[in-house]
Amino acid sequence: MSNPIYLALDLPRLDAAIALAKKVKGHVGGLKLGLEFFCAHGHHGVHEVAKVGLPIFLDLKLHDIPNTVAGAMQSIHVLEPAIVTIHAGGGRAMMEDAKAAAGEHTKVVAVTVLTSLDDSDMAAMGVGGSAHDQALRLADLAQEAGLDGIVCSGHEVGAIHKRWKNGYFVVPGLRPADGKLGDQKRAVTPRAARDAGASVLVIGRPISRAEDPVAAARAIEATL
Ligand SMILES: O=c1ccn([C@@H]2O[C@H](COP(=O)(O)O)[C@@H](O)[C@H]2O)c(=O)[nH]1
Repeated sequence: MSNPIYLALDLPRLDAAIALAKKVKGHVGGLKLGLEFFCAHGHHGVHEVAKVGLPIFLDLKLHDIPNTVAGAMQSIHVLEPAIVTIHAGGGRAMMEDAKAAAGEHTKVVAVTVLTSLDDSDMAAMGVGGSAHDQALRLADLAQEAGLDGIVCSGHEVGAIHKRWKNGYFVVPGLRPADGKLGDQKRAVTPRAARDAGASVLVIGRPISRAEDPVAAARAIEATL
């Protein structure tokens, strides 16, 4: 089985991101480039990181009207990402148009409920029920829209997996048992997420901010 860990390269400097990717290359299965990276380095940065030789996950979390999101998907076609994120909250038509505009080899996955949100955030936003309920509702919508899968926390991936047998499930918000949560509110361990059915384990700060990133990546890999 291939390594399910995608390292989140949330670093402001391109040279530092590439150096980290090269260091941990043997212990991760792919590299995730998010908003911070893409806003700073754009297409050029993605091309440079792709030279490291691992699959690229563009975590852009696109969320706009269908026509605009489809246009953005077409604009990133040339980068040949393995995975791209959009927000399920953009609605069914937006998700359908995003998938139709994506490259043949790109998995389009929809963020359900960010792992930095919990039940009290749902109530504050006027969303009925728990974060778990909302994640399941949005996962159903993403499946109906014909997406490849969703992004959710390790708390709901098991329940979503039961309803969507061949879905592709990206799980961020992962922390080793003794890890610092930071802004993550629905965290689980990488092993728990994998056992519950995650296809991809997104891990950032537990590796990128570790004193020894290689040792941290190796230790996480050994738990899987
Ligand atoms: O719900 C979500 C969706 C995306 N993310 C992204 O994953 C990484 C997590 O980084 P850590 O440092 O391991 O917390 C980060 O790039 C987020 O943008 C998420 O955390 N939750």
